[in-house]
Amino acid sequence: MTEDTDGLAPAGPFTPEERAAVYRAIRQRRDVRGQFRPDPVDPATLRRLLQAAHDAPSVGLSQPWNFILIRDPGTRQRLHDAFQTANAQAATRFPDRKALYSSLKLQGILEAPVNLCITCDRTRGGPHVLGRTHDAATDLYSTACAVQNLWLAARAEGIGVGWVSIFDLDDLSRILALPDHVVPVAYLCIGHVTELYQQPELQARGWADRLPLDDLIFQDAWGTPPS
Ligand SMILES: Cc1cc2c(cc1C)N(C[C@H](O)[C@H](O)[C@H](O)COP(=O)(O)O)c1[nH]c(=O)[nH]c(=O)c1N2
Repeated sequence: MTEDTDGLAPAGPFTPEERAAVYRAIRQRRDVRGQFRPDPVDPATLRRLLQAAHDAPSVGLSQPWNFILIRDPGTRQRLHDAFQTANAQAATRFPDRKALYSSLKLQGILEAPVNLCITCDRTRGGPHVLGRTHDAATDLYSTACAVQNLWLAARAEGIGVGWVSIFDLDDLSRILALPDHVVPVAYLCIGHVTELYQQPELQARGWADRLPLDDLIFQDAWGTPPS
């Protein structure tokens, strides 16, 4: 693709093959908990994943993210302990499905070769960020966009990603020494995988079903189906 002097480039569609690859990455991306292989992720590949995250859109181009790679085994163990405490609390919220909940593997903190926390600096860009004036949460949404970019790029690389949110956020912030103005958005376990579920694992295991898209589309106002 050639750029013109204004920095603009043609905006036509991708080739059919390129489009198919994009939709395939979206469709076949999975949350990975238990299938990580122990072999390391090549640093150049990891760098591409971080670049994909950094290429995400962000409110006012504020780029509020940081990427904390957790390599120290002691820190990993403390995070695993924090997960277990939080998970025991979470399990009590599903008394009717206790056995099923307990059978689910919901993290790969100790097995995954890469652990990555993507944070959001709530002060990035200063007190006034273009687009954030009326919705302070847009920095968090921006960071979630970075997570999804990384997740999709990882699928294309044959690398699995699992999002772990079963933490007391104070525990997570303390263990990672986050300053007060930085919040953890996503704790990710990352590594090579040989096989992936064809549908969400929670669906395969009977925890939840994917909702029909047509039930979610309204026209003009909440609750009105398209005519
Ligand atoms: C914000 C957020 C937080 C979490 C998740 C996802 C997201 C977006 N997911 C993964 C989640 O269960 C999964 O995405 C859905 O079940 C759909 O499956 P696929 O991602 O399509 O495989 C997730 N999975 C898990 O095993 N432990 C967890 O703590 C979390 N937390």
